[in-house]
Amino acid sequence: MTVRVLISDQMDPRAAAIFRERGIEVDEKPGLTPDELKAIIGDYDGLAIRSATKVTTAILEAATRLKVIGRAGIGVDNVDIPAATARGVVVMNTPFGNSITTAEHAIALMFALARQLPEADASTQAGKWEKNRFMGVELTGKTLGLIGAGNIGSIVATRAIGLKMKVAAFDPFLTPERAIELGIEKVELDELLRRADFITLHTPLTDQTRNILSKANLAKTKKGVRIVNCARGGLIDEDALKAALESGQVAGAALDVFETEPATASPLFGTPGFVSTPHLGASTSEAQVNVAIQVAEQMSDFLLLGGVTNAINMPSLTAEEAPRLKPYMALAEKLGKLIGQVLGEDIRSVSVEVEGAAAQLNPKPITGAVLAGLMGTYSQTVNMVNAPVLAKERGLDVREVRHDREGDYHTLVAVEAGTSDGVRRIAGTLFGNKAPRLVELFGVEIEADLAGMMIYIVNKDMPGFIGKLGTALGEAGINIATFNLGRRAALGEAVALVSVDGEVPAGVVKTLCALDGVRDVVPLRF
Ligand SMILES: NC(=O)C1=CN([C@@H]2O[C@H](COP(=O)(O)OP(=O)(O)OC[C@H]3O[C@@H](n4cnc5c(N)ncnc54)[C@H](O)[C@@H]3O)[C@@H](O)[C@H]2O)C=CC1
Ligand SMILES: O=C(O)C(=O)COP(=O)(O)O
Repeated sequence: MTVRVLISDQMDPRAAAIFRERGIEVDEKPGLTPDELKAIIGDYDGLAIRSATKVTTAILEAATRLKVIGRAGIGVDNVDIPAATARGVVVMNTPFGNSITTAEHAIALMFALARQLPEADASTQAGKWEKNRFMGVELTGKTLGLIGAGNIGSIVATRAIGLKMKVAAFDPFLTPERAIELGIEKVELDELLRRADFITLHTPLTDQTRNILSKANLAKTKKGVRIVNCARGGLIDEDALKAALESGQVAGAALDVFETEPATASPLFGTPGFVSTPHLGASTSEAQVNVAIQVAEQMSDFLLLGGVTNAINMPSLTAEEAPRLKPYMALAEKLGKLIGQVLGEDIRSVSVEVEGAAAQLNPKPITGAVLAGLMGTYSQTVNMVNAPVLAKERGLDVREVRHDREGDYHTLVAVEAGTSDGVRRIAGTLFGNKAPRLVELFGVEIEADLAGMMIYIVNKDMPGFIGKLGTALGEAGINIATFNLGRRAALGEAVALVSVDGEVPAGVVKTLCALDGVRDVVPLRF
């Protein structure tokens, strides 16, 4: 089937060109209303966006074919990530492509405030030549308070140090070593507010950062502070900021981002000392080329090869790793399906163990595939993206174990499930490095290709049983494709995995259960 991507925001044409070069059909429709987007999103496997498209639950519900959302930029607050994850849609961004550009915009706004450039420009072009009205301040020697010292904050810090500013940063996740490396001082928020001549914000909008410059915190700032927000609206209380500008507590404020966007009206407009730009932080030709190329490459790698880069809701998997991992993920998913269908609700913990060649690979996708298979027992819409979340919701304790030991197989993936009956283990290998095969089933050596419709039967090993089983299936009109047997000991407990050509109705399961010596019968679907 043709792979189709929709670009729903203004994006450099290189993104569309890359999709086309890689054989993906692409439509460019920036500026759709939510209803228009909802009406067509069902036709697409991928959605490439910037900040204008809001990917809400309603959009995701209509996105029946969607596999990936690619954000050509950093912030993904316009995407309902939990809803996307729940529907198994990967969300990826381009975390570095526009950082320099955005840091430069923050520095530009800092200069704009220091020298009142927008007001001076407007006055001069109005023919006023007000040379004595616009007295500025120098940046040299001033203290810049950074709230958030991640990618963009760090770049702002290095530029500010180049401008001979002192930099103090509040960021709970900034390590002392990184602060030394950057040549900045790590401080608490109150100290930053007390000491900073300029404050710039560079955090995402979270429950912790929302309103971080609240009315109370603005009151703690050094009188005459100048504030720049190029990160996200909602970090500053806009009403309190207006009051602080009017009282002179804040000498200047420059906002590139607003609580409500597009911000076509704001109480801040017209306030003396207020400067604004319409979310232009990432808007340079360089940054837009970077993010467009990156998002298109990442989305194409995912849609065509299964490679996962910069995903917010899934572990990474390079496009080079993906083909090597593919047969392992198929094996892992089959093992997950088998153990989930046989043990069902009784599973409390899962340990995914790899040895031999499998131990040399990235274990996350293998575990993800086991969970996808296992959780698929409970829900039809499970995949690698939402399976770990669903497993967590069900309270499953998940572990990964990598063994260095040499085993009987050149490569092995085992799944151990903790149940009320103790730990139950199954394992599989790859024949010829590509064909998944079950090799161990609850302590019994057995070899089976887990595919199509199967029946799992546990019985007492005794002469004539297989004949009776074959007759019962034959009488029910069920054709046997393959028969895989194993047993713990002669005349002990035996296990059969029977591959059949059609559905196994409940009535047939009941008939099989009634056969002499049968202990368990579970119809399986792979
Ligand atoms: N105006 C624009 O056009 C653009 C805005 N942005 C925005 O800039 C922001 C920063 O982006 P990056 O630096 O790339 O992100 P990042 O993830 O590299 O850095 C964010 C930093 O914030 C810190 N942080 C998190 N919670 C915090 C808290 N409660 N208090 C203080 N610090 C906290 C983190 O530890 C991290 O170091 C994002 O919100 C992003 O969406 C990014 C690009 C363009
Ligand atoms: O990358 C980000 O976080 C941005 O805010 C940039 O937004 P934009 O792509 O310019 O709409």
